[in-house]
Parts: sequence; C-alpha cells; structure tokens
Amino acid sequence: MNILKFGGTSVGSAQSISALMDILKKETGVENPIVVLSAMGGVTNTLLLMAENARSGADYADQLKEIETKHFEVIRALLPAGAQNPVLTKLKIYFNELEDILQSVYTLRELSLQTKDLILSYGERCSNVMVSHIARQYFANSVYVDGAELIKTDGNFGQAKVNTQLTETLIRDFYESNKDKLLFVTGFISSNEDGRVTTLGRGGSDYTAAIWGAALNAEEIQIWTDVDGMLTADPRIVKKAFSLPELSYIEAMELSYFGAKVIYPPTMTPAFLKKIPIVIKNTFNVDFPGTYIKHGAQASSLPIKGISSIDEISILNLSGSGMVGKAGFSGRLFSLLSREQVNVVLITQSSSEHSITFAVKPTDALKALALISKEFELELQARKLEYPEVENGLSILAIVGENMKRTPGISGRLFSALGRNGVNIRAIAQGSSEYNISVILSRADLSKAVNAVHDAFYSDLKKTLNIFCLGTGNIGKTLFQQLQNQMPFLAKNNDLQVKVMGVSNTRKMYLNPDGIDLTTWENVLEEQGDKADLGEFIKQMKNMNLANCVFVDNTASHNPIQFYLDVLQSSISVVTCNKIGNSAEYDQYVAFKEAARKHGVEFYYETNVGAGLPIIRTLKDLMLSGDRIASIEAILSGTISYIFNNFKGDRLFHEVVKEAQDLGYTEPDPRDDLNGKDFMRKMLILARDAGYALEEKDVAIESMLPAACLAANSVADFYQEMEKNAAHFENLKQEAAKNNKVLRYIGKLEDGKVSITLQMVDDSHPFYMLSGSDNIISFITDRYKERPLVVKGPGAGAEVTAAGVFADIINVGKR
Ligand SMILES: NC(=O)C1=CN([C@@H]2O[C@H](COP(=O)(O)OP(=O)(O)OC[C@H]3O[C@@H](n4cnc5c(N)ncnc54)[C@H](O)[C@@H]3O)[C@@H](O)[C@H]2O)C=CC1
Ligand SMILES: N[C@@H](CC=O)C(=O)O
Ligand code: NA
Repeated sequence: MNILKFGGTSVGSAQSISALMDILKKETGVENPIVVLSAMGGVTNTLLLMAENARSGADYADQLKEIETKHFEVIRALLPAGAQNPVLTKLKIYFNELEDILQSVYTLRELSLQTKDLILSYGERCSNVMVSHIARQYFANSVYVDGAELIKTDGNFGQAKVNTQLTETLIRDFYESNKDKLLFVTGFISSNEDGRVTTLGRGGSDYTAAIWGAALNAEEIQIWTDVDGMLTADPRIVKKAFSLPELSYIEAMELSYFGAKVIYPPTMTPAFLKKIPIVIKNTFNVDFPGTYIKHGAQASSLPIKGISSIDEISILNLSGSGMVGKAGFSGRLFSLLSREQVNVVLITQSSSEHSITFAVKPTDALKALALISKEFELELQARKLEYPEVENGLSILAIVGENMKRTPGISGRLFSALGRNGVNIRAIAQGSSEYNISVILSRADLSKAVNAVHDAFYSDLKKTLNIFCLGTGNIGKTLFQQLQNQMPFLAKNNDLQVKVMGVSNTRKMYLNPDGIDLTTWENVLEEQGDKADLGEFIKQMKNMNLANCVFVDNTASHNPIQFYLDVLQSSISVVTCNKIGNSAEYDQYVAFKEAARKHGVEFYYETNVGAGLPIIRTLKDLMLSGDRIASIEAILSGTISYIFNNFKGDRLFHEVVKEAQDLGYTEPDPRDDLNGKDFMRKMLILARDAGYALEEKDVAIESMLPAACLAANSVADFYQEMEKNAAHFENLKQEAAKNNKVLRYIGKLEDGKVSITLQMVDDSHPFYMLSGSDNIISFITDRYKERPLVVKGPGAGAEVTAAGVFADIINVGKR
C-alpha cells in the first residue's frame, strides 16, 4: 500500500484537483492508497494573517470571505449542482466556527499558540472535506478522516512532538476497520492528550504522510508537489538546475534542511527507520519519474548532489582571551541557546580557540545577544570576552552529497568558483560527516554564488556566459548576428551558452535578467529600452550580480573606459575592441591588467590590433614563454592598406577613402585612420605588451596627409580637403609607380622606439604583396631571428572584427 501526499498547489485549483483525480485513478487498484492532503495553496498563510489581524484589532472579514470563495468556486466547478449542497453546508459550518474563534481573538486581543494551531487546522480540514466529496464521483468509498485524532503529540503547540507508539497503534486500528475505503487524511494537524489540536510545524503534511507510512509499513510514500522532484539547486536561482533521480535519506535531509523546500526534513526519520522509499513527484508532469529517496541509493557520478541555501541568516562572533583553554565554554554557550530555543544553524571555531562564530535566524539574533550578555556578564565586564556583535544581511550556501567523502578537491572547487566570481566568504563549516560544506556569504552575492558553484560542479553541463554589450553599430550588430548563428553549435559542441543580458548604444539601453532574444533585440531595445545612461547601465549590471559575467565594449567612445576598473574590480571580465583604453596613459593600461589579475577575471582586447588576426595572443604567448621581442615591423591600418591597394589608374584618392569607409574598414571617424592615430594606438599597445612603458608622445608619426586635410574640422570637410588636394596623392602614386614601387604605411618598434612612416617599397620587400584590407606583422625575437614570425590577413571589417570579439568572449568562457 502506498501513501500519496498532495501539497498546497496540487489542491490549489479546480484544474489541479482534476489532475489529482487522474493520478488517483491510476493508483487505486486491489489496494487503495491513503491520501494525505495539505490546505489549498495560500490558505495557511491567509489563516495566519487573519489570526494576526484579529489579535491586533484589524479587519479579517475580507480574508475569510476570500478563503470561502476559493473553496466554493472549486466545488461549483467540479461537482454537479445536485451534489454540491452537503459539502457547501459542511464547509459553511467550518467557516462559521472559524469566524467565532477569530471573533474571540479579536475581542481579547490575544492569540495563544494553542488558538493559532486551532485556526490553522481549518485549512487542512476544509481541503480534505472538499476533495473527498469531489472524489466520490469516481470512488464511491471516499471518506474524510480527521488526522488530528489519530496523531497524538505533546502540548508543544506549533511544533508538537509525536507520541510514536500511541499514534502508530491508533492509525493501525483505524486502518484495520477502514481498509476497504479510500481515505483522505488531513495533513499537518494532530492533537495532544487533552484532545486539543496541535500542529507538526510548517510543511508538516509531509510528516503526516511519513507517520502513516511508517505505522502501516507502506511500500512507498509519494510526495506530490509542483516541481520535478529534488533539484540540484533552487530553480528560481539556477535556471539550469536539474532533477536528481536518487538520493540517500541523509542527502535529502541535508538538502531540505537548508532551503530546498521540497520536503519537510522530519519526514525523513520515520521513513528512514522503516526503510520506506520516499518518491517526490510532480502533479503537473505526471510522467516524469521524479526523485527517489531510499536506502542504498545508487552512487552517482556527480561529485555533489546539490546546492542548498538559507536566504537570511545572522552571525554572532564571540571572541576573547577568556575562552582559550576553557573547557566547557562552548558547552555553556550552546546549552544556553538550546535551553532558550535559539536554533543554531552553523558553528565554526578557530583552532586557537580564540573565537567562536555561530549563525542563527535573524529573528533569533537579538535574543541570542541578550542571552549571551546576561550569561557572560562577568567575563564581558572583565574584558575577557569582547562584546559580541550581530552581523546581518548574510546567507548560507551549502554543497551536499555523500560522494564528497571519497573525493578530494571538492572544497577547492567550491572556493575557487566563489573566489573567481568575487564572492567573499565570511565563515566556513564542514561537518565531520563530510556530507555538507557550508559557507556564509553576503546575501547580495547569494544568487551569483549558487550559479557559479552549480557551474563549477556540473561543468559537464552547459556553462552560461552572461554578457552586457555597449555599442550596436557596425561591430556590435555583426557580433549579435554571429552569436545568434553560432549558439546551437556552441551548445552542442562546447556546452556553452552565451546570453546577452544587457545592451546599450548612445540613445537607449535595455537589460533583462532573463536574457535578450537575439532575433528581436533591435525592436526590443527601441521599444522597451530606457534612455541610455552608462553609469546606470553599469550599476544595473553589477546589481544583477551574475556569475560568469562579461562586459563587452564595442564602441569607439572615451566614456566606457572610465568604468573598466570598477567593472573588473566587481569580478566582471572585460572584452573590448575599443582601443582608447589601452592606448591612453600607460598607468591606466597597467591598472586594467592588475585589476583583472587581482580579481581573477579576464581583460581581452585581441581586436585592438589587426581586428580578428591573432596578434595580441601571439605576442602574449611569446612573452609568456620567455621570448624577447627584438623588433616589430607592421602594417596595421586596414583602411590605409585598402586605400593603397586600390588607389590605382585614374581613381581619385578621396573616392577610395569613401569606399573603405563604406566597406566598414574605417573608424567611425575616418580621420582617425588617415591621420595615423589609429595606427599609433595599435603600435603603442603592441609596444606595451612587448614590455615597453611608452606613452603616445613617444610614437613618431610621419603624416601622409597634407596640412589642410589634417586641419579639417568635420568629416565632410575632410573629404572636401582630400578632393582639393588630389594632386598631392596623385604625385605620391606616380612617384611610386615610376620606380616600380608601392606605397606602404609602416610601423616599427625597434630598441624601444616606435615610429610610423610612409614608405615606397619594391618587390624585394616582404610587405610589397598585399591586397584588400590586409594587415601584416613581422616579429623578430630571440627565437625567431633568422626568419621572422609573420601574421598576415584582412585586418579590418565588421565580420573579422566581430569574430575576434566573439573569440575573446568564448575564451573567457573557457577559463
Ligand atoms: N571596423 C573595424 O574593422 C574595426 C573596429 N574596431 C573598433 O570597433 C569599435 C566600434 O566600431 P564600429 O562598430 O565601426 O562603430 P560604430 O560607430 O558603427 O558603432 C559604435 C556604437 O557605439 C555606441 N556608443 C558610443 N558611445 C557609447 C556609449 N557611451 N555608451 C553606449 N554606446 C555607445 C554607438 O551608439 C554605436 O552604436 C571602435 O572602437 C573601433 O575602433 C576594432 C577593430 C576593427
Ligand atoms: N579602422 C581600423 C580597423 C581596425 O582596427 C583599420 O582601418 O585598421
Ligand atoms: Na587581433
């Protein structure tokens, strides 16, 4: 025989009760199951609220009406008109009783725990009366059972302790004479010796099911809820949390003790003692196998079973010389707290015995403080103890699993995942059972931490990168297109998901914690976006506090640069194609790198030089492996390269410049290319990466433009001036052609000096043969000195640049 317990959501509406009936049709056969029901979803909370309202003299009539309507609507929806009256009458009697009790509370302005239990009991009574009547349409032998009469407890109202022996006898006797019926038993409620209603603690309906299961040696106890069993983490926090097929009782206990509200922890004990499996199933996804909690649960390959957490916790720290070597000190402390019903959630003690830190619920913190101040008054006065302080705003995160016992490196993985994501740990505890490692951290970091730890332990599963992008121009737009096309491949082959969580241009910004759909981002940004505000964008990004976060700068603007440090210091990686940051003051360039290193995140800027060509990476690898750069010679302006490769025959110079601009090779302002500034930035970044602390003024630039072009104060002006100075460019071209040479704008780093010069080279020069927007770079190093290491290829354009940014993002994910 099975026990089937249905929680609040499973009896919460006409629809879910119909689903419940379908489940019962499958489960009834030779032997009837025993059905245990909670109150309708939300009703217990409303009852509590009404009780509190009555006590404080506030109105509760509307809430009473609300509960009544909730039940009556279900009855009208699920029972034919002729069958409604008896059950409506029965419920009406309950509601009248409830009203009388609330009236007394209201009059006396007094609410004892005993009265509270009585008020709460109506939730389960009403739902069971209602559902057992509805069930009669399909199961003629359905009966309502007041479970309070059969579960006997002490008088600890609100959290009563069960008299197991007496209870089991009562249940067995009752069952013997009612075997042929389909029993609907009220969960959660019980009664004391005097027959007063007591309750088994919030979530106690699970416990009722386990008590009945143990008394009757059930085959299994099924807990029907609204999730697919026990998950690896709270799915509201971790989108990728998944359901666990099997758990041991201890694992389930550890997981549910901390946060995972799927099952009420005391439920485990009766089931564990009688070795009865508990199955957690989803009423709304009946075919899903759910989670089995049982003896000899199969060892799984997962290093940990799950991550659970307590949202709000406070800690108290007790320290002082008076504690050192004092036997019985902690005994005194903790028996005091236990005597006064302060539940201690976690304890850590330093090996010097100089301090004890313990965690309690925030509602208990001040009480604990007061108790300690009184108990240790003398020690505090004599300064042998420091006056303890309460620290609030904290959470506990715990990883749980029996496999931890046999696997070294688990805590390393936990702490490095937290460290990499900038999560500061306030205290740590590992039970000697090694089933659980708990850490205390700031509440603001909890969601990020749980996600980071989930990724770290289930890394064979998909890892998510959360990206926030500035710039929706040439490069930004192309990047989104590439991301969208490549997403399925990455998910399939690299277990990586890249989610765009925020986007901004100069006009609008849009952030969405669920991610932004890349098929509609342009419309969404336009229609749902707020007015752009870079500071606000960064603030909201930081507030989301996501794990594996990347800030992507696809602008050509100075404004984002001032935020890089703050972003890196917030443990968010930066990927940028914007060269302004790295080519401004040397100290700033160094500060970015140091911040990234210190905070364990990445600062990637491959596209700062040669767009997607692997130049920065190559140089970095040379340096890391101990090579030394003797000299660099390079063509690094894709725009100028394109111009010289296409400025032929009778073509006009300014027309070719326009063509380069239309092809997306130039900077947003093409003057930055032609005046050598863009090239200068690239050379400066290369020189710095090669180990030289140079500034902009150290780069000698030979201009290829006549003074009037350089002086143009708008892009339109600039084109006009180039047109007016056509003869200057024509002369350059003809002179080169006359000598069988080509024009090349070449950068050089040698002996720590950087120059950029306009040259005419013949076919003996390695830079002679270039086409399109080609860049070329030749490194002479200690190891590559006979023949240089050369990288060559298209060095400008939206596709190759966006691809370089994309690769940088993926490389953050690989770490
Ligand atoms: N075109 C190319 O081949 C290469 C370009 N790059 C770099 O790519 C970057 C972007 O170039 P394009 O896409 O061509 O420029 P673009 O002018 O087409 O787009 C720039 C975008 O940045 C946005 N923006 C500017 N300031 C902003 C701010 N403060 N906050 C938010 N958004 C802001 C603009 O609204 C625009 O959407 C530049 O830094 C460029 O140097 C790097 C390598 C190669
Ligand atoms: N405008 C740049 C693009 C790459 O950085 C160029 O022309 O090289
Ligand atoms: Na590059």
